[in-house]
Amino acid sequence: MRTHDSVSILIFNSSRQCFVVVKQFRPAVYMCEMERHRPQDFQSKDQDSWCPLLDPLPATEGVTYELCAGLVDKPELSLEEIARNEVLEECGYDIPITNLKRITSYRSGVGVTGSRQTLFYAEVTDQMKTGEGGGQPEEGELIEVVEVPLQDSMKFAFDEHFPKPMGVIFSFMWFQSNVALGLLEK
Ligand SMILES: Nc1nc(=O)c2ncn([C@@H]3O[C@H](COP(=O)(O)OP(=O)(O)O[C@H]4O[C@H](CO)[C@@H](O)[C@H](O)[C@H]4O)[C@@H](O)[C@H]3O)c2[nH]1
Ligand SMILES: [Mg+2]
Repeated sequence: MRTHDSVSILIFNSSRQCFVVVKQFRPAVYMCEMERHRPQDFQSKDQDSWCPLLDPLPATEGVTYELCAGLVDKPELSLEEIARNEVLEECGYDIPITNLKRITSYRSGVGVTGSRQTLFYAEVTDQMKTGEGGGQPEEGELIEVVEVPLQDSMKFAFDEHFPKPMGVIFSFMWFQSNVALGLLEK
């Protein structure tokens, strides 16, 4: 499969000492959960009338906690500009480009897709909050902004009851070893 590259942003609100992440419904995650809970419904998949959603699980089964992120689908914009727009659209913070620190990039998948994701760090304050975020409903996005207190963040990262992609865990750990120690020294 060919997919776009992407950017993701670890957002830390220094006014409230919390990470800002997004909660989103992901159809692929939902369908994996459907098959896990109702394997019998997926056995007749060769039939024309196959419909796995006759006895659906609640939509919350497909909701994950994620970093703010976006596809690199505008060739005229830099990765930083795309990241800045995503932070505003999804989380409601208007940040200057200079607030974005590039952490690293990696392959967001290696089995089915091979696209690259570039991870940024952005420290924000309450004063930078100009909107509610929430993404673009007209493009099918339904995003809830969630704050994870710094003091609970490692517990959150490894709590399997909160489904999440690995970028959340990696970036929270990156913060612990690169930023949190500095905060304590202030
Ligand atoms: N958000 C996020 N956090 C991670 O920690 C995280 N870790 C990996 N990824 C991967 O990054 C890619 C890009 O992320 P998004 O799906 O958030 O990209 P957007 O441009 O915001 O939105 C697009 O997808 C939406 C939903 O499908 C549509 O509604 C939009 O129309 C459409 O533009 C995806 O491949 C996702 O697998 C994360 N993505
Ligand atoms: Mg997104």
